[in-house]
Amino acid sequence: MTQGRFIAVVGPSGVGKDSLMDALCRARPDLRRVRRAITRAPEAGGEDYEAVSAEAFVRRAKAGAFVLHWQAHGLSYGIPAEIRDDLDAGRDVLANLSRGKLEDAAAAFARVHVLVISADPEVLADRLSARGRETPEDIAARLARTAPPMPQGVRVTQIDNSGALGASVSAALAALYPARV
Ligand SMILES: Nc1ncnc2c1ncn2[C@@H]1O[C@H](COP(=O)(O)OP(=O)(O)O)[C@@H](O)[C@H]1O
Ligand SMILES: O=P(O)(O)OC[C@H]1O[C@H](OP(=O)(O)OP(=O)(O)O)[C@H](O)[C@@H]1O
Repeated sequence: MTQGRFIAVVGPSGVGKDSLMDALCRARPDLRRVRRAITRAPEAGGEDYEAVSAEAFVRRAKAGAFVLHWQAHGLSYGIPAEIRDDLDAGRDVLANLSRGKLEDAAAAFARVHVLVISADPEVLADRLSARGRETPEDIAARLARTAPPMPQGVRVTQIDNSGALGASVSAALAALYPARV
């Protein structure tokens, strides 16, 4: 059985990762979207995540419950180890990942495809303000984050999401599912 692909969606805050992932899952119901564990209040909105306390997160991380985990924006994020079952069964898995964890993802999974999402800086700032989840200080800190270089051995597709989301979705689908001739 060929392993499923670990499809990592990365890029700065507000660039449209979750919007793109929503659309990809609608277009491809066979994709497994990772439900992350996050130490964020349950009512914060946005993606469907499992809200966990900081104490529970540490306990679970120590017990090996996460295949990848990291900290950003004062929060902890974890990807449940159960996704290995999907990958082993040949199913593709879609995850919103920190750019800083790509190296670990490349080491952890046999097949990794990275969708690197970008947008013009002023577009990013406008989208984050309109989303309304973060304070202006939080937004500035998110936009100041930088990314380490891309690891070797992973497939990479760059997508500029400054324009219409539909165009980005089409580009992602074309890269992930090239038409057979
Ligand atoms: N191509 C796009 N055009 C216009 N608005 C977009 C586009 N992509 C995303 N957005 C909006 O920008 C905001 C941030 O998008 P989101 O998907 O939450 O980004 P991320 O997950 O990368 O932080 C949301 O309000 C979303 O509706
Ligand atoms: O190391 P970085 O590549 O900067 O990424 C840091 C974190 O930011 C995003 O989180 P989250 O989904 O909470 O934020 P966002 O919706 O604002 O992107 C991303 O999914 C990572 O968890």
